[in-house]
Order: sequence, then structure tokens, then C-alpha cells
Amino acid sequence: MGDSTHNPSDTLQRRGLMFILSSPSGAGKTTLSKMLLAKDAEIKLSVSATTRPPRPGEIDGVHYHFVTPERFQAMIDEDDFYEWAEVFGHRYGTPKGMIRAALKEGQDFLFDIDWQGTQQLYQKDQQDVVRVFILPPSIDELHRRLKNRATDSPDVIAARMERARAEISHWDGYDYVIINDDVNLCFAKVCAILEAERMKRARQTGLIPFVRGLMQ
Ligand SMILES: Nc1ncnc2c1ncn2[C@@H]1O[C@H](COP(=O)(O)OP(=O)(O)OP(=O)(O)O)[C@@H](O)[C@H]1O
Ligand SMILES: Nc1nc2c(ncn2[C@@H]2O[C@H](COP(=O)(O)O)[C@@H](O)[C@H]2O)c(=O)[nH]1
Repeated sequence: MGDSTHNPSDTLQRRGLMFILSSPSGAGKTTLSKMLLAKDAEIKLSVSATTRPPRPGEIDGVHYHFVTPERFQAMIDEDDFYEWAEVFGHRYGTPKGMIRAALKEGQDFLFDIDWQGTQQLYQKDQQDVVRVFILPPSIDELHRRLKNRATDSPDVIAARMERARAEISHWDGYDYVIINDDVNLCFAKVCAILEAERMKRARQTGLIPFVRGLMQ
């Protein structure tokens, strides 16, 4: 006889998802990441290390681990990173420490990383990586967003705008591409993708025993 109290999530044994949001600077991935972390208690942020100085309001250990170039180099030498890359003249990397064991136990992580880091993570683990690329509605709007955010100097904004087209050229290396025009609509799409990817994996783990139970 089937167990009518069986819940599919009881037998969920999957590894955690590595859910990546990438975009050209200013397209809105940090905004979307914050919305996702506020809404979904099942996913945690992978906190990167960076040699970039903090922006106003950024907290060490929460938004980034802010480290010196020497410390970053030591972490590379000690093989402490899942991936790392140089972006806009600074180094950024995903430390293994915090996430390795949690991923094995099924914890989902959100990664706000660039295309180089995305390629590196995907090469390491194609099963668990979900790659989402966020596009701005136009180049003018991207510029407007960077200016209105008012966190970077005109020089930094100019450098990021100069790189925007090159960043966008990597869109094809992603599983999903979303235009962030209306932020709420874009966020709904991000949530739908995450949910669908979780369901795909639950099919392989918790769902199959559940269905077998129903059919007994
Ligand atoms: N759909 C949207 N419409 C209008 N403004 C938006 C939208 N999405 C985000 N913004 C605003 O655009 C600015 C840039 O967004 P955000 O900081 O999230 O970009 P980002 O892609 O994370 O950039 P970076 O890579 O430089 O950190 C912010 O001021 C944010 O409030
Ligand atoms: N490859 C990696 N890229 C990263 C990581 N953390 C952040 N980033 C990307 O860097 C740029 C600039 O970020 P900002 O906070 O200075 O605006 C942006 O594209 C981020 O996605 C990382 O660990 N690895």
C-alpha cells in the first residue's frame, strides 16, 4: 500500500543549484539578486572576494569579502577559489570555503558573477549550474542606470560603458536571457526559471520515489 503521508520533499537528495545571474554592469542583477534573497529563503548568496574598494553602504562579509591584492593572490595560490576573474581592473572570485559542503547537502546558491566566472563554474559542474543573463532594454538606459545609481565616478562609469557591448556579446553562453525593462516582470521570470529548474531536479530525486509510492 502507498504511504499517503509521503511528501516529495522528504526524500530530496539533490545537490544544491548554482544559480548564476550575469549582466553588463548596471543592467540590474544586484537589484534582482536582492529581491530573490528577500523572497526565497531556500537560496543563499555566494559572497565573492574582491580587491575592489567597497561602495557606500557595502558591508564586508555581506556584499563582498573585501581583500587586499596580496590576500587575493594568496587565495589563488592556496587554490581557495572555485573560479576567479579580473573584471574592470579588479579581481573577483568565488571562495570554495563557504559553499562547498553546503552545495553537497542540497543548499541552493545565487552567484552574481561575470561571464568568465560563469564559464569556469559551468566547466566544473554542468549538472548543477543554471546560467541566467540579464540584458538592459537599451544602451542609453544602461548608461542612465549607472549614472542614477550614483555609486561610481564618471571615469568608472565610462569604463563600464565601454565594456558593456563586449559583456553583452557573451549572452549566448547562458541558458536563459531576460530583458530587464520592468523590474517586477523581470523578477517574475527569474523566479519562474528557478522554480522550473528545481522541479526538473526534484523529478530525478524526490519525485520519482513519491510517484512509485503512489503507484504501489
Ligand atoms: N528595471 C529597472 N528599471 C529602472 N532602474 C533599474 C531597473 N533595474 C535596476 N535598476 C536600477 O539600475 C541601477 C543599477 O542596478 P544594479 O546595481 O542592480 O546593476 P548591476 O547589474 O548589479 O550592476 P553592477 O554589475 O555594476 O553591480 C540601480 O540604481 C537600480 O536601482
Ligand atoms: N568571475 C566573477 N565575477 C564576479 C564575482 N563577483 C562579482 N563579479 C562580477 O564583477 C562585476 C563587477 O561587479 P561590481 O560589484 O564591482 O559592480 C560584475 O559583473 C559582477 O557580476 C566573482 O566572484 N567572480
